[in-house]
Amino acid sequence: MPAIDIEISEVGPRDGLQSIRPIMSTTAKKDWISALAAAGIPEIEVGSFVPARVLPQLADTAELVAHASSIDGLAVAVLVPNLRGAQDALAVGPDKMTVPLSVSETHSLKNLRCTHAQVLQEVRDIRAAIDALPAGQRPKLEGSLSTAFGCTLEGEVPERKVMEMAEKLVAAGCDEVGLSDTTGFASPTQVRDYIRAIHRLLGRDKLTGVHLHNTRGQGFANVMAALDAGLTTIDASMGGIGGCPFAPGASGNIVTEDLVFLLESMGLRTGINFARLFAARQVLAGALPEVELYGFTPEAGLPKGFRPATAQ
Ligand SMILES: CC(C)(COP(=O)([O-])OP(=O)([O-])OC[C@H]1O[C@@H](n2cnc3c(N)ncnc32)[C@H](O)[C@@H]1OP(=O)([O-])[O-])[C@@H](O)C(=O)NCCC(=O)NCCSC(=O)C[C@@](C)(O)CC(=O)[O-]
Repeated sequence: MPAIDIEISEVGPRDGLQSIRPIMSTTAKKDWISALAAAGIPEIEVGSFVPARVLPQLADTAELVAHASSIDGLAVAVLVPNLRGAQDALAVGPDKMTVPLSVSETHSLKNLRCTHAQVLQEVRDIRAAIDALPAGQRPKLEGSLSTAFGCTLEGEVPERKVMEMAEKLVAAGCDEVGLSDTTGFASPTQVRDYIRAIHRLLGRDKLTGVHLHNTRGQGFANVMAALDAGLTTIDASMGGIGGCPFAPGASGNIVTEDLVFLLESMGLRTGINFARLFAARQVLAGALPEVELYGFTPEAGLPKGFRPATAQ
């Protein structure tokens, strides 16, 4: 495993595919996950444990966890909306489980059909289920603070509410919280200030990652703010696909390929090989020809003479 300065968590197989009508075959997903791992992506969120009637695109998540877990050195992440989903996940043993708690309660009700109090109870129950496992088999539990920077349903989301929910998620048993800009409202100042505030409130180890959408073109400015505030994990999606189907106006994540270029051009090692990353994009494009993939770097190519920080 090469040394890494910033860890990219690829969320395309979960966040990317949940918002797309065509269903990618399980075989194609496995090929894509293998290609992403071969490129050096250290963590992949491979799917969600939600009912197939809600998101049929992700119905094969258990099989994908098994496949991804067989890849040496790859951290396997999944989304779980509740205890029932977590129990299904624990049966196949991912390395990380993320529970989305939307700070906008209106969105929470639309997304999970749960109030804040209900989501927090699910988190407590999930914590107990994890702690019942032998040490060494316990996945990391993350609480994702969705709509932390604003919500298309509620509008402004007060900062004090974000802090309150961060505190409650950790008290309920999350190892970490993550900040998520579900509908692309965040500004770089807000990103930097919220990260610093959570670090002051809970400690730096309780927030290491951010999940950004590029809906209003602020995605990479917000990455810079997150790096400035000391975060070391950034979520991104290959081809920029993604968006929460239960948040009106939500659109794609920041593009993995452009994020790797940004970081590597600043001398920050991601451990990722560009040729293999572009090959993984071809696997995705080949499997979903009808889906538009975004990304400036794959279009323009690497600059002549470009020397990435990661040895290629
Ligand atoms: C939470 C529920 C399940 C509630 O859905 P519900 O219908 O209220 O569930 P329920 O508790 O009433 O149960 C109804 C039936 O579903 C079953 N059930 C209950 N839970 C599960 C489960 N996990 N897996 C499989 N089955 C399940 C349960 O056992 C029961 O079965 P029955 O007794 O009728 O046979 C539903 O609302 C749901 O799946 N929501 C998930 C929505 C989602 O995936 N949204 C996108 C992800 S969040 C996001 O994108 C934001 C994020 C994370 O990316 C960050 C960002 O960008 O900000």
